Amino acid sequence: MLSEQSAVVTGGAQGIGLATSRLLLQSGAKVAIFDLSKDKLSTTCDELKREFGTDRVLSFHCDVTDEEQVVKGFALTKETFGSVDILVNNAGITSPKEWKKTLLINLHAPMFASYTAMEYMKGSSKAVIVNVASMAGFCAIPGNESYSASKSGLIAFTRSMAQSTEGIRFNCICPSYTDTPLLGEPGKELDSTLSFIIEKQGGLLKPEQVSEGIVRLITDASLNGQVLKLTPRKGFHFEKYDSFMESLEKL
Ligand SMILES: NC(=O)C1=CN([C@@H]2O[C@H](COP(=O)(O)OP(=O)(O)OC[C@H]3O[C@@H](n4cnc5c(N)ncnc54)[C@H](O)[C@@H]3O)[C@@H](O)[C@H]2O)C=CC1
Ligand SMILES: CC/C=C\CC(=O)/C=C/C=C\C=C\C=C\[C@@H](O)[C@@H](O)C/C=C\CCC(=O)O
Repeated sequence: MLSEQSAVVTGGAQGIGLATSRLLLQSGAKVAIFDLSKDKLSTTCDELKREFGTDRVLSFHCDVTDEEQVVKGFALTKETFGSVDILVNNAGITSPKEWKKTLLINLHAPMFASYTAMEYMKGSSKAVIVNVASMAGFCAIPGNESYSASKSGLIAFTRSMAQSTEGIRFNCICPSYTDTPLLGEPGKELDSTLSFIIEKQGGLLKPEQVSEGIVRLITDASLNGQVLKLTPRKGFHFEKYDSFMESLEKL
């Protein structure tokens, strides 16, 4: 389905990014993983190379907020795989006390990576960028304003770019709480507030469910500017928006 296509997945060493990288590889794509964690990146890429072949996996250690490194990563991906067709802006953190860092990683970095990718996607007939936002972009989390703001911002960025960019599709996915190390150290009991919240939302999503949505946003060429929500109770459902002109008429 995605053979001859090459993807960059940021934060692909674990969690949703790893599930997405694996599904892209299973779908025939070549995948470059950009990640900050040297150890996890190396373990994950070694495993994926064993599973899918050394020529289909590229490991790139970088901080997505470091613009010079990100440009190098895209250049290396193009040199290694011959093209850059797909970008999944997935790397993200939640850190209520570090609000500037949260905005840098969750919003500034996906914007910079998108603008950079667009340069490398020239000539690709299948170019698509998927941003991993969150239901937190809709349901503002009390006490975690930088995270919620970063994800609302990412949704708006995606929709805006989709309307103004010719030849590259932009979509985003908004999962609710998902079972990944972002929620806390694997194997350790979740804190009581988080457990309560997760019970309220109807349990945890699995990263593989999220990656299924991401790959759908990539492979369905009719989808552009779409915001795909995913929750345990409602499953996949698209947020419905008026066009910009329709919105103006309602102001
Ligand atoms: N787990 C959840 O409940 C949900 C997560 N999301 C979003 O999904 C995305 C992935 O999250 P998870 O897989 O849950 O997180 P995770 O913490 O399991 O994985 C994130 C990956 O990003 C990497 N990373 C973090 N900062 C980086 C940086 N500056 N440069 C490069 N790589 C960096 C980490 O090393 C890690 O491998 C994030 O954007 C998150 O906000 C959205 C909704 C729910
Ligand atoms: C509706 C939100 C949907 C998705 C959430 C999301 O994208 C990712 C969340 C990731 C991690 C959350 C970690 C929370 C850790 C704990 O500290 C919690 O106990 C904090 C919970 C709520 C904060 C409320 C408050 O501080 O008052």
